[in-house]
Amino acid sequence: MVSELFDADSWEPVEGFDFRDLTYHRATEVGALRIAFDRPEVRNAFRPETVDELSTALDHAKRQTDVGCVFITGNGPSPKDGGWAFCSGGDQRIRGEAGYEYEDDDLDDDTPGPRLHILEVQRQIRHMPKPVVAVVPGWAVGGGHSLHVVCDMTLAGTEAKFLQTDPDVGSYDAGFGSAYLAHQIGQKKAREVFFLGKTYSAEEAADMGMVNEVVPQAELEERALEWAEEMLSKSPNAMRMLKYAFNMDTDGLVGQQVFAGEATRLGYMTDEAQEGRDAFNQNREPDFSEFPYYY
Ligand SMILES: CC(C)(COP(=O)(O)OP(=O)(O)OC[C@H]1O[C@@H](n2cnc3c(N)ncnc32)[C@H](O)[C@@H]1OP(=O)(O)O)[C@@H](O)C(=O)NCCC(=O)NCCSC(=O)CCC(=O)c1ccccc1C(=O)O
Repeated sequence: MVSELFDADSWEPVEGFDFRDLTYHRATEVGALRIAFDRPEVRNAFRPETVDELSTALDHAKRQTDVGCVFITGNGPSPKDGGWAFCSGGDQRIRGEAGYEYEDDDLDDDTPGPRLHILEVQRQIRHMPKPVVAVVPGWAVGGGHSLHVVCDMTLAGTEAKFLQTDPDVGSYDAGFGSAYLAHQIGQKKAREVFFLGKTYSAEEAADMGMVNEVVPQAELEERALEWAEEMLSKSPNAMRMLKYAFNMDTDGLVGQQVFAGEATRLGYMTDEAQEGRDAFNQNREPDFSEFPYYY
């Protein structure tokens, strides 16, 4: 069993991956991918190997031109106590002096030192050219909370709980996890999330503006697929440009660069831009006279 909330008829495994800490599936009826943390016994905490796998899956997801949305979720429940989690952040048991450490038995000359590369994954989510949805069945805590914050939308089951423990364990996501959260729920509330470390129910998180919708726990993944169908019915170019437009003001010049790159791609697709290319390749002056100055 992948997860108690997982409908095996709606998904098939993505071939070519042998993940240890994740499961990775493609929907059978709609162009959606499901990436799930698969360490329910530790509330889906991530270790460096988990983050490597997540990064690999997200990179693959980005390249699937027939896929219009990506879900990140957590499998469950815990076989130990029945608890549910989206993700409880960095695995504190293998945290070293300068980051999270690979298991000893993985160590060889090529094994990098301690990592904090969940932040690279956050950027992958941010730059994914299609919506990434956090599908939250339980705890979203610490770096797991930050992951749901950086996702484009959050769908929560009634058992979802949201909590920031970063300062309890001497960590601080001073980027998207905090500053971008403040864009979502306002400065006072975002500071409360970190400074008071309260636990918020799914409904409270929705009222605060960091969860889009709360659904009965048993319907969580079914509802996610309904979202996928809705999103896949829309124009891929429009969805991508809108995502990057939403990102742009909070991503600064990098946001402008990403949006501009996509604008350039659309420009390249025009006869006008192709006339410029053809003229160069044919060693002649370009003739743009037939192309209007749109207003
Ligand atoms: C998640 C809890 C609130 C759940 O509480 P509860 O339901 O009562 O269950 P427990 O009995 O506590 O837990 C069950 C079981 O799981 C183990 N466990 C849970 N979380 C972790 C974890 N993060 N690491 C390791 N193990 C975990 C727990 O020990 C139990 O094990 P048993 O053997 O069964 O006893 C609660 O568990 C909790 O508060 N967990 C800790 C949450 C936490 O503090 N997470 C780390 C925050 S810091 C972080 O994530 C940094 C991430 C990062 O890399 C980063 C780096 C640089 C900048 C930014 C970031 C960033 O934040 O992204």
